Amino acid sequence: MTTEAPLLRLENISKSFGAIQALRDISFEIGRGEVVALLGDNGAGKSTLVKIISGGLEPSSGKVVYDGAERHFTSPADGKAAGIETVYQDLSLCTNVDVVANFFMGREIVKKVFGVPVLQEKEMEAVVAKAMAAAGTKIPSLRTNVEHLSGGQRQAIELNRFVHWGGKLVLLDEPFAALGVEQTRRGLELIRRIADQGIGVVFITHIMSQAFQVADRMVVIRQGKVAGDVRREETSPDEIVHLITGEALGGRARTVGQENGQAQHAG
Ligand SMILES: Nc1ncnc2c1ncn2[C@@H]1O[C@H](COP(=O)(O)OP(=O)(O)OP(=O)(O)O)[C@@H](O)[C@H]1O
Repeated sequence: MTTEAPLLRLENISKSFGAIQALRDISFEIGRGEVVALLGDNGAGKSTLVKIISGGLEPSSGKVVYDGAERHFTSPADGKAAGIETVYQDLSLCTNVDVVANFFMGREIVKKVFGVPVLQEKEMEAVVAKAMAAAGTKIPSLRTNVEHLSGGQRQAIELNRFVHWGGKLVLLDEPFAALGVEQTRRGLELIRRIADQGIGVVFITHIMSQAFQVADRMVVIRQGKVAGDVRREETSPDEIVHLITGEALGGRARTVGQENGQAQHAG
């Protein structure tokens, strides 16, 4: 991480759905090249928070400062244009066309030959091959239709495409829920590689070992509030469990607020 301004800063974000207050005064930062695991029980508010970051939902109050300026995204397209995207396992890929076509969807390289636009297939394939190799992603043939690829391969294509087209902050909501052990391991490695290129990564997970394998920091949301914001090397699975549940941990559980002297009960 560098000393420059964080990639994203959330300041006192709150979100209500009618009488339900899903988020209350959420503040934290995500640095460039930082992997932040977002943890919390069912209904804690994680998905709502990720949607606010991506532009899928507008906060009821609070401030989103991204890449040096306050932002008011009103749709995921706004977030995407700014380089923020939620990557799903395969929802944004077209399964009936090949990897190259998916990578370039809407951005194809076309040259006019005798006045007729011609797709530059070889050139596009070379670009995709280079991007995949840089990320260590191996796909047997880039000319394979996506429908024949595994969930892990599809996810890697989406992530590599995101990075290639200038993405800066990627959001992953339970990215490995449908993947096997080996694919998950590769997915975690890919997250690290992406972050090492300066991209911010936020990923929601219920699986503690995944958070400890790849996250630089863990932000725990409990009942719509930040219950803890801890660096991986300064915490433990026990502490995270207690931050998630709010049960006392013999004085070991630190909650946000205690660090600057404010007493705050974990519960
Ligand atoms: N569109 C909505 N309308 C009304 N209430 C909502 C809406 N979206 C979320 N909520 C409520 O906001 C709270 C937070 O939900 P959210 O889905 O963000 O939690 P979560 O931490 O992602 O949970 P999970 O791990 O189960 O996905 C819950 O009480 C949920 O019922």
